[in-house]
Amino acid sequence: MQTNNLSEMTMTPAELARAIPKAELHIHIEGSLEPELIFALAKRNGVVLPYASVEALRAAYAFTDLQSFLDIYYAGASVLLKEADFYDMAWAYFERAKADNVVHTELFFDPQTHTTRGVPMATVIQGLSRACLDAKEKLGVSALLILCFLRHLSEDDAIATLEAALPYREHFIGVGLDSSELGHPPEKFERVFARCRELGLKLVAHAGEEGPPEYMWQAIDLLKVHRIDHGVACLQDPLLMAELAHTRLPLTVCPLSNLKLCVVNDLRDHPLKKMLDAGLCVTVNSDDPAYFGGYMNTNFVQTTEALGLSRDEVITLARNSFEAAFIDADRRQVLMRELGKAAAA
Ligand code: HPA
Ligand SMILES: [Zn+2]
Repeated sequence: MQTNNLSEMTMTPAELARAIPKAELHIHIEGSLEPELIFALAKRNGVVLPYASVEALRAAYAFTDLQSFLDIYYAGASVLLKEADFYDMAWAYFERAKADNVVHTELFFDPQTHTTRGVPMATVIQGLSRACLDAKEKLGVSALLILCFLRHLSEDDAIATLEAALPYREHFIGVGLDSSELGHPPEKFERVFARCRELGLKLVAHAGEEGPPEYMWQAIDLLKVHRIDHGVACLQDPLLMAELAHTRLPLTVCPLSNLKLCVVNDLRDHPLKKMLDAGLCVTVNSDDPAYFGGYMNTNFVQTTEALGLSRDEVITLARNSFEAAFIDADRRQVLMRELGKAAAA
């Protein structure tokens, strides 16, 4: 018993980061498609890929910015045709989440990426939803879905997508905004977000990843979001920092994504610690783990080591993830208590 306590007392911040329960709130499920699964699904569905092998595909993962990634990400998603494909993709992610002590997760999905290829909305949502139910039942991981609108498409397209998804309203908790940020500010989607708010949906939007702080203000003031995805541009705007510290509007930060898409040049320069120091409700997430070099624990461990985060800071990140999650008070209390126990060990 004593030996156990002693060994746990010496756990480094990075080891603690691996061990504690946490929530993942920024994961594009299409970005969890590993090259091996892309090739397996291509074979199953008779889809011809523009890459000769898993290795050739992986070798193409050298991104210079968000758009260079998105082009490959949308090509990878072209193998998803049947309900079982969406189920298998999500299930593979849930198994990895479980291994990283992720106890709750909120998955983004991009219906327009699939419906424009002729895949019915029902196929997408039912496949993902079934995997979410199994994640809870078989792995004990609670999972919610967030439907994202592609911001490079029109607002009318987003409205049509929302209408097509409404028969499956009980399967998703909220809506988000993703894809190419620059040139597609949040204000472009004010009407569709107002409609979603009336419907009682939770609202999130990518802002301040490559775009300016002004896009974050628009997400807050015009879209009235409950969380901002990325948001690292807030460092450029002291007023925005003060607002975020005051309201504790959560930011779902993705350190390895920022590194791979050249938002930061070195993980040691990542603003996450400055955001924590300023009292913001920041969380750590993987974004597109199959493309950016790691799932939750890889993000936690590499960031903890690069920024020299303390045990307390690591615990704060996990606590923030439960504070920011779209879960009811009872579930939040259970998860906070589990975290407290793991942190005290
Ligand atoms: O990091 C991202 N940013 C914007 N859109 C996305 N779609 C998948 N990943 C991303
Ligand atoms: Zn994202």
